Parts: sequence; structure tokens; C-alpha cells
Amino acid sequence: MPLIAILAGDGIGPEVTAEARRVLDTLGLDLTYEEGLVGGAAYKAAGHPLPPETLDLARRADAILFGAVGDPDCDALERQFRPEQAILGLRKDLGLFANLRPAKLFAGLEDASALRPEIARSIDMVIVRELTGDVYFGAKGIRTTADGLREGHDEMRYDETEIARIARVGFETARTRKGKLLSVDKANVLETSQLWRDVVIEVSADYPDVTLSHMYVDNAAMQLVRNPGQFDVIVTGNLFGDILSDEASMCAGSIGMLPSAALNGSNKGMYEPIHGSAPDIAGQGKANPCAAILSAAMMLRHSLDLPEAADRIEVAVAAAILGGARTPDLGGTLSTRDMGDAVLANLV
Ligand SMILES: NC(=O)c1ccc[n+]([C@@H]2O[C@H](COP(=O)([O-])OP(=O)(O)OC[C@H]3O[C@@H](n4cnc5c(N)ncnc54)[C@H](O)[C@@H]3O)[C@@H](O)[C@H]2O)c1
Ligand SMILES: CC(C)[C@H](C(=O)O)[C@@H](O)C(=O)O
Ligand SMILES: [Mg+2]
Repeated sequence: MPLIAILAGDGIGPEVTAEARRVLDTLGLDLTYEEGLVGGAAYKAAGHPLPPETLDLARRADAILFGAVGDPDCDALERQFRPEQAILGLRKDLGLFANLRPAKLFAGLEDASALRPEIARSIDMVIVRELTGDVYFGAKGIRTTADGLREGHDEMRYDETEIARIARVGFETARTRKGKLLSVDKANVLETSQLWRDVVIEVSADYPDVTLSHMYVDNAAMQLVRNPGQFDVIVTGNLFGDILSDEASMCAGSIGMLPSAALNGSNKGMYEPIHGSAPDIAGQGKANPCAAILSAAMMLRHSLDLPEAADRIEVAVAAAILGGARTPDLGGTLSTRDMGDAVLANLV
């Protein structure tokens, strides 16, 4: 029976993951679950944000359902002990280089979007974010210059194989959709981006059926709020993808609505909302669990070959939203648990 690692983490992570778990349980699937400590919770209990037992569980599991990590109490710790190192460590250890972040407007959420309804309605895209390279994993530190000044540095780097494999994920994803791939970079300034653009163009020779275009990241950030309907699949690096996906989430109504899948080319994956631990609302039952619930659906589709069960979850979330279920981020008053109930009530 497939094993699911549940790593709920910090802040609203456990609150939203509990709702995803309730939905999974209701589907009556043959899955086993094992919970592990991660993030600030793990640091406080075991002295490390990614304890060996958790890493072992993640390696053994067929898929990982991840909540969120991050705890203001831990922000002053040496970097290796900070909660965020757990998620970065898992991505790197498991080779989860391909991060799919679908952003679409659920019918009924037009008024929750930061955009005008007629613009928001057109949003239906997938951001394919590279997840194990870029400034995230380059050489970094704070050093002292010859003049005695403190100097922070984070190296941006990608080699051509890293670019080519994420480009292929972008092209393959575009093939299953409208056949349009936009590569977002900063090739007018950055050498890393110039190589990115060159390699994406080389790989495009294998995908003559996909229309490839390119855009600088600053323009892409602007176009995302001007005319998001122009985007089908966006492929981009780790940092640009992080920023653009938070921006896309608000265009689609709320950061509480966007799920993600982190994949490594096998069936294994880690599934998580794109949002963080939201310390400002943690423990208040205000968090929107939809992103976590939709992440569970992505898990069923990408890791467990259960597309019908995934569809059932997505249809239930869409129906709950259409029926007016709204947490505070969407302008409503439902609690996290109530929103979970609304999704369960619409499971058919
Ligand atoms: N994948 C992750 O685990 C992840 C992702 C992003 C940030 N973080 C961490 O989370 C902590 C907080 O970061 P932040 O405040 O920059 O980002 P955040 O995503 O946690 O919160 C940003 C804003 O969005 C709101 N929000 C987020 N999720 C929501 C939800 N499901 N429902 C309703 N509102 C929601 C929050 O209340 C907050 O106002 C930091 O420690 C950060 O490093 C973790
Ligand atoms: C918590 C942080 C390391 C993480 C990232 O930057 O990748 C988060 O913002 C995300 O989007 O998953
Ligand atoms: Mg982020």
C-alpha cells in the first residue's frame, strides 16, 4: 500500500494539512500515512528542522504532503537551523527539480482577485518553476571586503543540463495544454539567463508543436497583472518562479488557493500549498485550506496514478467555491474547518 509522509510543519501548516487529510480519508483510498516533524516544530522538539527520522520517512514514502515551515522565533538562528532549511533540504535531497504551480481562477472568485473581474476570469496557467538551483543553492555567505565592509553574496548559477531538464518539463506541460510555452528570464543583464535562453531554444527543436516565446521577468511581472490570459505555461528559474507564483496567486483570488507539486522525474513528489506558515493568522482557524486540499489532489494525480480521485477533489473545491464558501482571505467568514466541511459536502 502506498505510504504518504505527512509533514505538517509550522503555523497554519498543521491547520490546513488536517483538512487535506480529512478529504483524503473520506475518499476511502488504500493509502497509509506516517507523520513526521519538520521545520520550527522539529527544531524545538529535536534540535534540527529536518531530523534524520523525517528525512528517512521522506525517502521511504511514495509521496509527501507538506504543510508549511517558518517560525518567527527561529529567524535569528544560524541559517542551517532555520525552518526553511527543511524544505530546501528535502527538495535537494530528493532531487525535486520541477515545481508545477497551477494558477487558475475558480468560478465565483472574480471579486476576490486583485484584478478587475473581466481580467481575472482569463487566468489559467501553470508556472513551471525550477526548484533545486539558482541563487537558492549557489555559494553564499556574508564576508568582509578589503575595506572592512560586510558584503553579502549569493551566486546565481545553472548548468545546461539543469536548464534543459526543466525546459523539457515546460514543453511537455505545454503539450498537454494550449501548446504555448513562455520562458521568463533576465537575459538582458544576467549571464545565467543568457545560457537559460540559449538552452531553452536548443531544446525547443524537439518540440516543434509547442510555440515558444521569451520575456524578461520585469515585463512578465507587469503582464501578469495587465493581461494574465495571455499565459499558458511559464517556465522559469527558482527565484523568479517563487516571486511570480505569489503574484499569480493574488490574481487568482488568494494565496490560499494555489497548490503545487515538486517532482523529480519519477513518480515520487512533494505536494504543498505555495503559501507559508502565515504566523499572522496561525492558531486562529482563519487559514484557507483549499491550497492544501488541491495539493492532495495533485499528489493523487502525479504520484499515485489516481486521476479520478484527484478530479473528485478538484470538482468538490470548485463546487464549494461556487456555492459561496469563503474563508476570510476570500472575503468570507468561514473557519478553516468550515471550509474543509464545505469541500467534503461537495464530494461526489
Ligand atoms: N513552503 C513553505 O513552507 C513556505 C512558503 C512561503 C513562506 N514560508 C515561510 O512562512 C513564514 C511566513 O512567510 P510570509 O508571511 O512571507 O508568507 P506567508 O505565505 O506565510 O503569508 C503571507 C500572507 O498571506 C496570508 N496567507 C498565507 N496563506 C494563507 C492561507 N492559506 N489562508 C489565508 N491567508 C493566507 C498570511 O496570513 C500573510 O498575510 C516565513 O517564515 C517564510 O519563510 C514557508
Ligand atoms: C520557504 C521558502 C524557502 C520557499 C521558497 O522560496 O521556495 C517558499 O517561498 C516557497 O515558495 O515554497
Ligand atoms: Mg514562495
